Amino acid sequence: MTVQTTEAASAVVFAGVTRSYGTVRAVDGLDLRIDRATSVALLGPNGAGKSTAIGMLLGLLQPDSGTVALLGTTPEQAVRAGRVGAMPQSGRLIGGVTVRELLGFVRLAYARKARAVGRAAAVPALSELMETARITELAGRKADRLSGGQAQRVRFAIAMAGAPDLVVLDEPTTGLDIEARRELWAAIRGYADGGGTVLFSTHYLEEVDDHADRIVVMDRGRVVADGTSEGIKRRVPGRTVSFDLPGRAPSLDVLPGVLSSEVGGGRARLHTTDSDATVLALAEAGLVRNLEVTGARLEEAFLTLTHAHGARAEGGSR
Ligand SMILES: Nc1ncnc2c1ncn2[C@@H]1O[C@H](COP(=O)(O)OP(=O)(O)OP(=O)(O)O)[C@@H](O)[C@H]1O
Repeated sequence: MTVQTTEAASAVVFAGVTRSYGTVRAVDGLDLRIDRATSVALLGPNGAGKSTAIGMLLGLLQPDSGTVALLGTTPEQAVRAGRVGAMPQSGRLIGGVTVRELLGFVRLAYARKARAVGRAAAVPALSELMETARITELAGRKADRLSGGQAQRVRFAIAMAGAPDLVVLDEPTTGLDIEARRELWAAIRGYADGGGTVLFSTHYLEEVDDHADRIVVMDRGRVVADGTSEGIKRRVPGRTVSFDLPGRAPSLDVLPGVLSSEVGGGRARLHTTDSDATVLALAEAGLVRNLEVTGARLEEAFLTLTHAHGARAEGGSR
């Protein structure tokens, strides 16, 4: 594959990439460029083509047409040189060895690779690696006897072992409790803040708000939205007006601008296309206690932009 010089500045470039499985077109003319030192969330409903795109990015799958460039070279070369760290969604950690032994082994393998391509100096010391992944206190523990969150941080350390320029994290926090998610994100942020490039997928949209500089939403093999969280939310028309509603609910759906309403826990939430008119009518009715007007949440934007309407969206409320 010929890689253009302009592509060298980008971490990832998909150009007109298509990949089918039989008659299913999983990725359909994907064009996507990701700059270095950014943190990008890849979202999409089930079957949108995210895993297929990531598979091509990591050189595990070949496109039927189009090109994929990774760190200015081919995916295969970038991966072979240890410049990409990938964290699979699951997979058991090897048993019978300590975390230190496991990481030491992985680091050594990466150091050999790195020496072969003249970047041995980049490979971090074992202690530094464990510190980055926040697992120093786990060094002496058996790798197969860790909690889900601890094991995930060890997997992150494995992904970091070759001092990658890019890490690809496929649903890194699925199944972890809030504390474990926070710890893992602190580790990921440490890497990103040091100039690393992160591409991640997730089921938790609040993580996207907190940790992504940019969001790419895929649907049916294509990019359907691309921008900041704020920008994507703005694409969804309408606002939510909420206020305290003690007692019986009056008919809120007939208020000007209101598309739908829900009442629960002593509070009413109105989805409206004209928040000014709705608020005015509420004021006339004396319903303004703790009144708040907010834009669409990322989840609503996601549902509107993809074909996941009605179905449970990735990024639902689990
Ligand atoms: N090995 C395969 N054989 C046949 N079809 C496949 C294969 N892998 C994926 N597909 C199909 O390709 C499409 C895209 O799947 P892909 O796994 O890339 O989507 P995804 O966005 O990662 O979905 P999910 O969020 O469910 O993991 C889907 O229609 C899927 O059924």
